[in-house]
Amino acid sequence: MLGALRRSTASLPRTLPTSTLSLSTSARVFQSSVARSPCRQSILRLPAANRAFHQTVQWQQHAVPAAERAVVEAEVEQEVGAERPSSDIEIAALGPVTKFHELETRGLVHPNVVRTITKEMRLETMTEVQSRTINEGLKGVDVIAQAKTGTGKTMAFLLPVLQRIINDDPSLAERGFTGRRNRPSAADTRALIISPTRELAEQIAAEARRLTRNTGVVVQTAVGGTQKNMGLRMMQNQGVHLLIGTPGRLKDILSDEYSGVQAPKLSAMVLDEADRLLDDGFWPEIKEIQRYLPDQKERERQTLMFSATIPREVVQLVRQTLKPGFHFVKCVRDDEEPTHTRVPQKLVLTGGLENRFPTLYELMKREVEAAAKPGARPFKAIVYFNSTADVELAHSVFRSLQGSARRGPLYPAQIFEIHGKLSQQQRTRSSDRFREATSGILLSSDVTARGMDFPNVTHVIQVGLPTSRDTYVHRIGRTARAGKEGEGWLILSEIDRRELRSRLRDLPLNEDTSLQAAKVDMTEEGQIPESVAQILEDVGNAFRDADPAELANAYRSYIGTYGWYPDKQRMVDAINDLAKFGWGLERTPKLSSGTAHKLGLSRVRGLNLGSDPAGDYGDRDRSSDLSGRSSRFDRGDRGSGSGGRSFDRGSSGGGRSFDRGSGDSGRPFDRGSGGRDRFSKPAGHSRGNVRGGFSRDRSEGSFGRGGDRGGYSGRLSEY
Ligand SMILES: Nc1ncnc2c1ncn2[C@@H]1O[C@H](COP(=O)(O)OP(=O)(O)OP(=O)(O)O)[C@@H](O)[C@H]1O
Repeated sequence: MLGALRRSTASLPRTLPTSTLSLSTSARVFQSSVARSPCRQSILRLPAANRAFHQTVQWQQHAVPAAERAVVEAEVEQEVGAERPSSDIEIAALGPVTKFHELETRGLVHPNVVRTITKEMRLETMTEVQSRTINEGLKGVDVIAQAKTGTGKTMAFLLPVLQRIINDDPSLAERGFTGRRNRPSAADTRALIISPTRELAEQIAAEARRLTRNTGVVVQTAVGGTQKNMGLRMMQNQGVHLLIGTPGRLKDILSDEYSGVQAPKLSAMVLDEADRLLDDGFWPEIKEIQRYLPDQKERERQTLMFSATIPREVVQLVRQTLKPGFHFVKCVRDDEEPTHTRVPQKLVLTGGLENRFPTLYELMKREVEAAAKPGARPFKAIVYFNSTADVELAHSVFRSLQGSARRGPLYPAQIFEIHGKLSQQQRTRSSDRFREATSGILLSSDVTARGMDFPNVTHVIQVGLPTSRDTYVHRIGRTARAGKEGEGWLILSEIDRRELRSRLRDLPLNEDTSLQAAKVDMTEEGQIPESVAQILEDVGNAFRDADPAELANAYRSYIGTYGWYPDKQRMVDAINDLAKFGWGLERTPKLSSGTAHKLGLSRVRGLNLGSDPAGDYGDRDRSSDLSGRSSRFDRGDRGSGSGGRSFDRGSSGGGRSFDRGSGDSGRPFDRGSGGRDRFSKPAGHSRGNVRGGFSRDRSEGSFGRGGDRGGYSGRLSEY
């Protein structure tokens, strides 16, 4: 290797003093070409005269001041052409391949594979990340690639891995196997692909099976939540060349000496969603898996890592996992938004937490209506919540809102849920049905946030502050994939405001104030439009039907989710408002004293502390009949006349009353005995006691609130 090392500033942050660098001429040429490139590349394209040399880029992390600790620097290394593999010579001589069919004409990938891509999968032109990584991956070097969501990273790693398997054993390029000797075995795993979630592993496997269908390569999956023995039997009977799985199950299988699954000839390993796999949660398992793989000193192995987000914190681990001289294909510039510019991203700020579900419902109804117009795309949305308990509650509420009638208010959208508490079979069913649905709403935890490729998702709606900026980016990435359009919505409440700027910095969020349910102060009196009153009423009814255990779980999960909030009293007040004014609970669900202590809430007022939280789901009312039949909440039409009715969500006991009107012409609404069928739309409200109520304003045009809770007209540039 003739390694005349040169440095390029291409990857350096602007803050690093350039005076520390000495640039060679070729590096300067590269630097200016990088500046022009739409996708900043760390794979160098030298002038034509230099193309006889193989070019690699080594990324190193330098010790720099704290703020710049994880700075990555490019180093250019040139090698003598004579030592290059033929694929390298081909690429160096003709420039990078950008069309799939060229992989065949240049002899880089077996025709059986290329034809599957072009004829059966009907892919013609490579995406940016595909072109960069397939060209480099075929050379056999290690690659870490960062590119935006939905840009075809799966194919970008599957293709080099498959060709590598075929290079090692050319007989595998043909379908079927030739005689007993070549019969696939479970001990012949040639490549391993690791994914953080089961659904993603299955999705990658489905694409791998499509890609390999005209070859002899056998693809198997090993994911948690499925019967290990059944999976093992499949591997033992059919053999395995390409094994795709989640870390836990892969570790389980590889460490089990009786499983028969071995990988002595392993030549490739892929970490998809690499940053997630390298974080604290998965890294120990990844390390453990590597213990069961052949020593890299004895058997050459290529490692590929892919993600839409590669935070600097993980670069150190990347360096530990990849061979020196690895390529960093970075298709997202540091100063560029990590989301697609074609995705408008809207922020809705609601007053209280209790406004969120009504706001979400209003948004969905509106978008379903818009989708019914001629020429519009069917409404297909994924709604992300921050806890499983919230997903479960949302599922109950929206199923109830949809009702049993064939055409519910969200028709034709079907409602699905997916989260970690479901069995794997249920998860797979939800995911498959949503994938196939023309119009649907998938209520989801973060199990689908990364990598999932559901077709034609028009909306991604995030309810509550995502745990990190990267989580936001991956969630939003479920729409606008493969060049399509989509939109993102983020529904936050006032309590999220202080963290918004630091957690979601620099994102192109624009405040949207068109949803009226967001602004209604559900704890105060005020005039509200008829349509909004209807939304609140419908959602209130749906909460009344929810399983009390679900409400209690959701309550506790909110307390946990908002653990970051510094003003604990304010946090508990906000969550209690949600329970009382959003869900109609008079008494909040119990929280164990131990949990309260652990969360630093011992001195906080308003908690319903008890030693047995499981035994108390909180009261909707003074009555314990949560079905509403004998509840003291009465939303029913106790009278029969026309005009407004009052809307009383309880009025005594420890809870705040919430009387939505008892005005002159009104009749009381009571959540109990009336039952839903007796509950008709009031024309006007007047308030009852404590924190008042609100009344409907039939004018629809504007609505007043009993008290302005601050308003949210602030410019988003401040986030
Ligand atoms: N060259 C291509 N031309 C057109 N469509 C493509 C191409 N390559 C892949 N696709 C399609 O683009 C979609 C997204 O691909 P994929 O799921 O691999 O994206 P990704 O970059 O891995 O996304 P994420 O970051 O969310 O994991 C898939 O439906 C895939 O079939």
